[in-house]
Amino acid sequence: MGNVATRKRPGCHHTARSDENEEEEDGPARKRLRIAENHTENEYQKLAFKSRLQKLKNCRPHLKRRTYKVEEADPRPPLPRFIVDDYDNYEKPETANRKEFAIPWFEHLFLPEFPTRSVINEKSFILERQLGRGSFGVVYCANAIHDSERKFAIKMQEKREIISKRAVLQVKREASIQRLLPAHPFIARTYSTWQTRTHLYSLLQYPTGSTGDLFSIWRQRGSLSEAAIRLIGAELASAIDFLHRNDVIYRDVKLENVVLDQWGHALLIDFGLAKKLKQGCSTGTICGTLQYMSPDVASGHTYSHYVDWWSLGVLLHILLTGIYPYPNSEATHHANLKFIDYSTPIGCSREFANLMDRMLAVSQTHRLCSFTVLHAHPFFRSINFSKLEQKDYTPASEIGNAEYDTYQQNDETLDDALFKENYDFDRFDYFNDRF
Ligand SMILES: Nc1ncnc2c1ncn2[C@@H]1O[C@H](COP(=O)(O)OP(=O)(O)OP(=O)(O)O)[C@@H](O)[C@H]1O
Repeated sequence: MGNVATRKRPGCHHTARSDENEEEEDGPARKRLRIAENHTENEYQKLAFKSRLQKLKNCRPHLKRRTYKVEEADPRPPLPRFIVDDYDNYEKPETANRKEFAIPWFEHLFLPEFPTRSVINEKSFILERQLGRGSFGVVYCANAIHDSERKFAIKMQEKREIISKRAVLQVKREASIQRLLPAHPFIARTYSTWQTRTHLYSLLQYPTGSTGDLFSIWRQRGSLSEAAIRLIGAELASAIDFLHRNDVIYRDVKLENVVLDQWGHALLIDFGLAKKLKQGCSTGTICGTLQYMSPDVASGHTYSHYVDWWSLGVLLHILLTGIYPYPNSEATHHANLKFIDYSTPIGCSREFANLMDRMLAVSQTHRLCSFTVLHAHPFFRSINFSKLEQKDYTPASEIGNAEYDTYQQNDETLDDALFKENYDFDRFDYFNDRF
């Protein structure tokens, strides 16, 4: 038999092989190929495979051809469907051409804002004490296991509660807004979020040596001095302006959502009602805390970022006088809110009185609706906002030096409604983009 050049066929994994063997093994296939010469390489392989299989069956008839799926034998653990931490695109996940894996729906529901596998998790901390309670769970002060000096706030929310209150979109939005926000000295940072089968976790900035939230401080100490209010008000104004410049409307400025550190610096927490809203755009959801709600929100018409300045006005008014500017203690629904019977605070400086008149004016034409105007207002004239953001001032030294005594601070004069919690979210449509 003469030498025949061996041609290695593409896709064939055999290495050195004698021509005879090849002839013998693929004989029938070659014959058929000769008949139909325009067969493709692929068909050639198929025929060769069939012929080999036939031969095998002849010697071992009990063998049957088995289908083999690569996916079945893949030993790697399944990956989440969306790219974890891809917060920019979370609203339009790219699923096309991606393998879908079975993730329990109660985990999938909170992806990607709350990843299921996270390097930082609840085992990395020792819970120290409870800081407060929210609608869906508890907030704890915690120490990092590997750095006992560092304290954090850990918000632990129950998935069951969130789902039953139809607030899935709300908590996801809160997490994504907070995580995407650049750092600001007066806004609590969210360092990480993750989930277990039953709970959602958020690792938050804890104000050093925290003295609690502004509501508790105000209840303990009564009215603050104008100097303290000026500093705290300026810090909050800086935080609100920062949010607006980053296309976020906050919608829940109130005493309970401000915590103070040991130097009295404010830290804005709880982004539960915040929403991404481009400057110049408006939204229409009626939400917030009744007593802090601006007439624009309560009216049911569309509104924009400026409603946060109204709520800040209410907060500053309470800090000084201990009462709400508009007596709405009986209101249980936004439709019952009345914006009448406002009177300018007495016994305070003219600047503060004027600031209140401007921030709490029902007519938008007279109302202070921007940071630029607030910044230039005589009440804040002495504040250098660059220094303020460097934390050059110390509000703590001013807290407790109240000189405002027109209103006697006792439990009876405290407006009952101050103890009423968040507004009933009956008109929220969490699964609708309107929120
Ligand atoms: N970063 C923090 N540092 C210190 N205390 C905090 C922090 N975050 C929350 N708290 C405390 O926990 C309480 C509840 O927190 P938070 O308001 O964020 O929870 P929530 O579930 O969003 O509540 P809500 O029902 O008001 O939406 C706060 O009033 C505050 O006292």
